[in-house]
Amino acid sequence: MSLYLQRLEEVKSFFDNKDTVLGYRKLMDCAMDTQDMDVYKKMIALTDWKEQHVNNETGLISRSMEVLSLLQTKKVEPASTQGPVITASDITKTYGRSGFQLGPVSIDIKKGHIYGLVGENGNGKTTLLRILARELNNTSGSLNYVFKEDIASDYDLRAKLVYIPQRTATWYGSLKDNLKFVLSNYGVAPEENETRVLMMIARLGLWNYKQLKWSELSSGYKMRFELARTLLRKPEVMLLDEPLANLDVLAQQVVLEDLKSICNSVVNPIALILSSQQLYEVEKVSDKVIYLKNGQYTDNNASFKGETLDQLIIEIDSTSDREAIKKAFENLPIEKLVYNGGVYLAYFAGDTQFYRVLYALGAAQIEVTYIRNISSSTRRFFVS
Ligand SMILES: Nc1ncnc2c1ncn2[C@@H]1O[C@H](COP(=O)(O)OP(=O)(O)OP(=O)(O)O)[C@@H](O)[C@H]1O
Repeated sequence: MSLYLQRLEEVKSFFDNKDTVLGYRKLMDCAMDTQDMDVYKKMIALTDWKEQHVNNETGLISRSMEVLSLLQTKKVEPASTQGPVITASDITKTYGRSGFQLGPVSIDIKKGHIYGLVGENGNGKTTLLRILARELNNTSGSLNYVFKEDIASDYDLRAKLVYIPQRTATWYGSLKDNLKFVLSNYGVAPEENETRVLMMIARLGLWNYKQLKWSELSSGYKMRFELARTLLRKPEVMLLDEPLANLDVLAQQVVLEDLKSICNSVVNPIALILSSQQLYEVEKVSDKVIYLKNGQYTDNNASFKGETLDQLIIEIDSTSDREAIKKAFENLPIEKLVYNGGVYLAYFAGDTQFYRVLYALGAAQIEVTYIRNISSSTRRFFVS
């Protein structure tokens, strides 16, 4: 079965399970993959209907199924995601004034993949993003880009390789007019322009905001607008600096899921690199996590600061005291129990199973408010 047909099956299963919100977003992704303006128009009309009948889930499901049947008649050829779009080899950057040094960083960036760039403040995340985006020159090392088509001008490059900074510029006029302006710059005819823009507005959850101005949008919606503007130009690489910074926890998850889904497009897969302080949320969606500390880079799968990878590391928030927790673990191969001010970190020999830790805590009736296995999370670098 083709990748596109698999995606349609997934959409059906979301609707079958009444997971309508997510199903609808995935339906829009499949519709966008057709690049067919008639399909777009059907999806736009359905979105308009949906916004006017917010409580009619049954009606939405049956109408979505009609669009799904139409999508099943379309043929969508997958784009190749073989080979990296960026190859960075031993990239370094030294700032004369502050003396900060980044790297060396070597990494292959592939389309359809999400890369989470994490690290404490001032560790070089923005610097690395700007180097990869060709906004800043590296001091040494090499960068190689392989785009779908040859890049003729700097304007072309800026469409394919997009960097969205933390703070974006003010714009004037309505959200929709600003998006239409993007496509008119590419000479897209008025009717198609309107259709493509409305489809993008629908996909990014901006339907009820399309007539609003910059000053009338919250920071989260400004970010969504920037994403819409960028996506209309069919980028191959998107570099986002702290896109989650102004979003509440729920909105962070929605934006990340949307980004993941959009970047996994069958016809236009995108390589996405995003920096964030929201470690847990980013790790959940990333294919690879890049952790920077004092400009030094480590792959999450590699060991760091001499740690051994064959350890079970558990983060525990508990109101019980250290002696009680220690006693609970007396029959387990615990190596150390550290209190870092907020939480306990328990390090066990690598062959210890997490369920045994849970069992020991339960048997000793330890009060646990939070527990997480961080053995393979970059969280272990932050808390230690
Ligand atoms: N133009 C510059 N000249 C000199 N030093 C700089 C310059 N830009 C950044 N730095 C220094 O480089 C280091 C890394 O900065 P960078 O902004 O890349 O970090 P970051 O991880 O993105 O930080 P944050 O999470 O706070 O945004 C910092 O110590 C900063 O002071």
